[in-house]
Amino acid sequence: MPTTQPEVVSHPEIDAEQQYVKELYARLDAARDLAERRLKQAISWPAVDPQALQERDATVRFQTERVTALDAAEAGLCVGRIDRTDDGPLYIGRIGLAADDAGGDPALVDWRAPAARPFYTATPVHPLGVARRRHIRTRGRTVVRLDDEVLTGGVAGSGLTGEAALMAALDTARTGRMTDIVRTIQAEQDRIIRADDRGVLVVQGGPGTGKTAVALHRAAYLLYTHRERLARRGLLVVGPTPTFLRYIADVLPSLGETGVLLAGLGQLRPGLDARGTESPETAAVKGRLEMVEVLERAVADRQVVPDAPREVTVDGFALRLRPIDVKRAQNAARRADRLHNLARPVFARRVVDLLTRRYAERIGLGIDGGSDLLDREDTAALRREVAEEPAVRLLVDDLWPVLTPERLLTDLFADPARVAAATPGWEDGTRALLHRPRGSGWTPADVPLLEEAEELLGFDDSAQRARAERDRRRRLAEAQETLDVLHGSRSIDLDDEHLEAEVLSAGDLISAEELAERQRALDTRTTAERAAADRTWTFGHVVVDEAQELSAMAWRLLVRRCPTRSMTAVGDLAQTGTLAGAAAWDETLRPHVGDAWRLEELTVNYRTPAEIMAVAADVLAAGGTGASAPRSVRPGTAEPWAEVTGEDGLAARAAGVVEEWAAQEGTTAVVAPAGRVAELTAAVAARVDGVSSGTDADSSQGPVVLTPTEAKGLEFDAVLVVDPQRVLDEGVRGYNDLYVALTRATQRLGVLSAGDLPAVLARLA
Ligand SMILES: Nc1ncnc2c1ncn2[C@@H]1O[C@H](COP(=O)(O)OP(=O)(O)OP(=O)(O)O)[C@@H](O)[C@H]1O
Repeated sequence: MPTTQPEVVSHPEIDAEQQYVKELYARLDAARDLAERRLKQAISWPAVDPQALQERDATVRFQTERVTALDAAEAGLCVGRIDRTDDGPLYIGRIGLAADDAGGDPALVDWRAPAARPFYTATPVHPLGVARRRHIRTRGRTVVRLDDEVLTGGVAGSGLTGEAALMAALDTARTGRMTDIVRTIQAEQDRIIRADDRGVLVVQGGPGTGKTAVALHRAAYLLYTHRERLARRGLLVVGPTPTFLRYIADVLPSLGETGVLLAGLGQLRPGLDARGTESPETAAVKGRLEMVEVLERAVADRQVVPDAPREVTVDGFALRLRPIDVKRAQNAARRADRLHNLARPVFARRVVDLLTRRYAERIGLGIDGGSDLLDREDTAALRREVAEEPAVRLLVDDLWPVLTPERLLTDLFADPARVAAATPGWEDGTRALLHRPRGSGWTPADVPLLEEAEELLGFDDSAQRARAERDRRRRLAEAQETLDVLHGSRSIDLDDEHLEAEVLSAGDLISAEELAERQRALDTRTTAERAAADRTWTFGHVVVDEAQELSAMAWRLLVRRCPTRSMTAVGDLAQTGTLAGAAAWDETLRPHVGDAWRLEELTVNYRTPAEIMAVAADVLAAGGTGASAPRSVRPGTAEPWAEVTGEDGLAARAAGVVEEWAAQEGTTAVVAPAGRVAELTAAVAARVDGVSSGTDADSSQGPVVLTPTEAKGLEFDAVLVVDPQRVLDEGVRGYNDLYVALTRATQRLGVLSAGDLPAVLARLA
């Protein structure tokens, strides 16, 4: 797909700016050279002890990040300047660069620094000491365009910051990957980006108001402002689908930030990528907060008291365990630990003790009291015999099994009786929604349940710890051996005893412990990588995109991963597609964070042209959410249209339209009800290359065919909505789905209808 290269637009000061920008790039090159040199130096540092090793590792990591950030600043290094009424000009850019005169202004101010703020927020009415704002556009290292705004007139303008630069950015054809907006952040967005990071900040805004862009720039801002804390604790960005995460994946790296973990809900359990599908109703039930109690009961249900005595045979003797014995052992275990797996050893010990006593009685000996007293050794031997008897192990496992979250949930969902026991008071129809055969794949809605189950079960890591200790001892033994060999191979020709004492051997310089410690592979993973692998990791800040889709259980999981509740949640209640999702922010958030949340709103739509937004606004009004459509910032260049094709001609016509659009610049999407995706994908693929659909859809490669759910958060230059009536009928919130579908377009919108056009689209008739 071709992309337009901006032409050089003449301006009297373009040469002067070119000279300044050239100097900035020279500084950037110098900074990069220095960072690379330091990195190389750090890599070759001799690390003589564990501490030096750790310091080296930290320096390597720091300098690597520095080189990455400097590399990322290359494209569009300088974004503009402000001319201050009582001072010289200040240049704003992707990173800060110092000037030669350390006492004066920097050569370039990082866009996130407080000094850069007026560049985004000064207006003719509130000029904030700025006489003129200039947007500088570059291609490579060449300045191609300057857009000036004089702010001294005091006359309110359009309310937009750098309107010309903004419009140029919005009219640019899309590539299928989201780009940063550092050059053209608007004042209402800037306020949110720089907002205090305490508590949950909810950003409500209609489609195209820049919620995703703002959320990502806020992440970059917070990393800049609270670098140390966030570098240590990490920052998590949660998005709705893998396609969406791919779409936004380049933004933070382009801002020089690579340490952020991006994850879908289905990926929030380390080691699991849950992509299974299920009915919206099932997902909704799994998302209810009541599931916490359901899981608690499901766990308690696995701690079994049998109705009748159970017998095990040890060495030919039948030993009896009565229900009351089990009950007592159970009570002792529950008192010892709240968590199922951690309490289990207590239960097992009690059972084994009891059976040992019975065993001793059976063979005619008493353990505690009685005439035929066993000594401690005998008792221990009997106990071992009982404990190691497979039948005893099976019995314990039956009465109090070791459970993984996966086992708990699989067993629960596969067994209607277990579901019934865990859901007292539920209707059978609701219970049936949870039933699922063994071996079905995990879905995103299962992830919060698995994580909750893990909280209830606890993880018995004694085996893991034992393994770690064995490893440590092995390393120690190997290190000792190495030192012994070195010691043994010292020169034996030294006659002079005195001289021999002067020669230091390896063992004199380093102990076996130190050597062993040195051999331990250092953890060189980034914070994001470590966080991704550790389910107990708590983040310094969490950004949630399309937050309206999250269920109560998903919020519970996220709040657990961010106990400080420093979160940014961006979303639109008018786009909620799931049954479990939000209808009101207060109702959704209060159970998890109480009052510790606040609301900000975005009101201007930067994506969808006014003509298309007018069509979408009718659908929004009909949907009855009460939300108002955001105001479009620009008029369109093409009128939206609709066509009634009849059932037979639908797919062929869709393919024809896409073929025509695909020949033009920019990205193309077909948005259709789920039942039509396969047919449409095949029809379009027969005419155009690079077509993709579903979770692997990638509009940077060619046209995509998506459901409204899959299209959420994405945008395309041209959008063809197919069969709007079915979108309305099939979605659990059909109007919201159609609203989402229509608002994905940045330039062109077409609608193909099999039957009559839905009344709500009358504007297109
Ligand atoms: N200040 C800006 N300058 C340039 N482009 C912007 C600006 N704000 C938003 N945009 C662009 O507008 C488009 C829509 O932004 P974004 O996807 O963040 O909106 P959204 O509110 O998340 O939409 P949705 O609710 O549909 O997911 C993107 O292409 C984004 O880059």
